[in-house]
Amino acid sequence: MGSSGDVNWKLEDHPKLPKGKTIGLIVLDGWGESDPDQYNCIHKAPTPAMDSLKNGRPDTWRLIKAHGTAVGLPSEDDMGNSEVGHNALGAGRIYAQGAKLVDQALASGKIYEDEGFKYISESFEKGTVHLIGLLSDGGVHSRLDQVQLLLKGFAERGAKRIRVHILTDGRDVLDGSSVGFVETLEGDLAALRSKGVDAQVASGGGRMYVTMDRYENDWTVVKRGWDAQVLGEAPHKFKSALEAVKTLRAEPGANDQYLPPFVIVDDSGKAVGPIVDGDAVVTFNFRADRMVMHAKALEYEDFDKFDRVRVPKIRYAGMLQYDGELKLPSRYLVSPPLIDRTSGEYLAHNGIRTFACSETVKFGHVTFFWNGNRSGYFNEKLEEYVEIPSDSGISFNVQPKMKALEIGEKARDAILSGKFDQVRVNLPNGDMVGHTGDIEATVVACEAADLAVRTILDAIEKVGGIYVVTADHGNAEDMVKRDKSGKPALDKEGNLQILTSHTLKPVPIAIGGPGLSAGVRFRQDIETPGLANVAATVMNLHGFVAPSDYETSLIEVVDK
Ligand SMILES: O=C(O)[C@@H](CO)OP(=O)(O)O
Ligand SMILES: [Mn+2]
Ligand SMILES: [Mn+2]
Repeated sequence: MGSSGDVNWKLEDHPKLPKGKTIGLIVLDGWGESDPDQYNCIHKAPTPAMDSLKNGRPDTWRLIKAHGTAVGLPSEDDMGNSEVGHNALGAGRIYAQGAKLVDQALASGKIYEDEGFKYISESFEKGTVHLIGLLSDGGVHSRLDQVQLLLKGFAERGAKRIRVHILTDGRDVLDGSSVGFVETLEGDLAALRSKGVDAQVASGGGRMYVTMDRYENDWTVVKRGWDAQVLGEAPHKFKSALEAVKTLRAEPGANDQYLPPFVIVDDSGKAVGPIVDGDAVVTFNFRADRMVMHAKALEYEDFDKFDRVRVPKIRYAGMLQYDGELKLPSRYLVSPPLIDRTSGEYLAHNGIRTFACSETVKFGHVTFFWNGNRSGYFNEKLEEYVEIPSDSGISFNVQPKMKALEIGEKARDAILSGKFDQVRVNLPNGDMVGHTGDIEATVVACEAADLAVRTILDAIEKVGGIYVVTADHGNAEDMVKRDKSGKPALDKEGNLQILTSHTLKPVPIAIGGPGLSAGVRFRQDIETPGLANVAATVMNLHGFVAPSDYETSLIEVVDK
């Protein structure tokens, strides 16, 4: 990482703002600003705490950008997501993110010149190359067009046998879209076969049930993927991926995010693509959080999270390196963004005592992502990170309140303890429940998050502190797909299309509390500010001037 010795970590004193105020920093996950209608769950939910920050307070409430180029994504059509959002919030600068770096490496061909590709391509002659990842064009964890280019590139460079292990999405894209993505992939694989490459899909399953768990919430999810991908074992067996997805989707209540694991078998019933000694494996997701557990299973010799049964000797590379601190995986096709000198690291060097908390499903967001994809503390004497265990094995519309109350109380206690200067939380409800597509449950989720906000604001009030309330991207504020004019878009049968994904909407930011100096207000002269402007703002509120290359602070101090 970039914590090089020659960095001057000392932050200058802010000329006007005092030090020593406790800051409550709240990130509402998946909480954007949109028109108030019946598909806006934040509007439908009673949210008195959030409303009180906005109404009648133009100087201390505003909107900021949370998607597209403002957070380092390739285009303005890219919705925001937690990784890029928290990276920007914590790092205070905009970095070209994984999606864009992979695009560039593919376009220039550099991806095939670097060590990672050379390493895996050693297996092309005698072994099979397996590609594992999320099959959609969501652009949050992976993108289908990148997979298509990789398949072509591998075949042109000598891959003789290719197996693809797919994870269906339905979370960053519409539920049901898996079928179309599989059709596209099957078309590409058929084209490769016509050129003499033995290429097919070998296994699959829904992303939330197979492989893509995160932050060690539920290892059985990773195990299901291992069994299908490596051992060639799954409860469902099909002759083709298209048949698999179509059949499994026809089950009552089926959903792309949660399709059960399946393997593709040949006429004799044998799995067509288990991973064996001498093979190469590429995980093609560029995003880190939901690949780290899987990468550990693929790479670590000592591994005790589940019984792997058989551990093939493979050449493994990630699309990116997913954890810079753990150097995991050790081989990768594209170098990840080098996010250095994050606000967390600066503040630790300047004596700021930080408490960070969320529940498991978002814990790494306010720690790992916030700190530039770095796990662990900068200074364990000054920092405390608390993870509240999430419910596991359920879809969050069943428990939409999640652990909001507990997070609120932990933050309250940390604020009242006087032991911390910054108390930072992520409240996951709007996002995690929004992803289920269950509108009623999402309304309950938003109310629960708002109650937690209230608890934290009350504690800040008691200690004379400052609050900063914002969000990482939209989700719960818009739950339907819309046409160009903004009206709900209906499918061919005339049904509403429920939007489970994030959105392109801006997010609110509010500052206030008894510790906020008179005369502090949001500047109006910054052109399209975004999440990356928050870090400098928070540094100011701690009484420091931000480093000069940080995106500018959102606030100014006028004489009162
Ligand atoms: O659940 C996730 O992995 C993503 C959506 O794919 O959501 P978020 O970016 O909010 O973590
Ligand atoms: Mn998020
Ligand atoms: Mn999300």
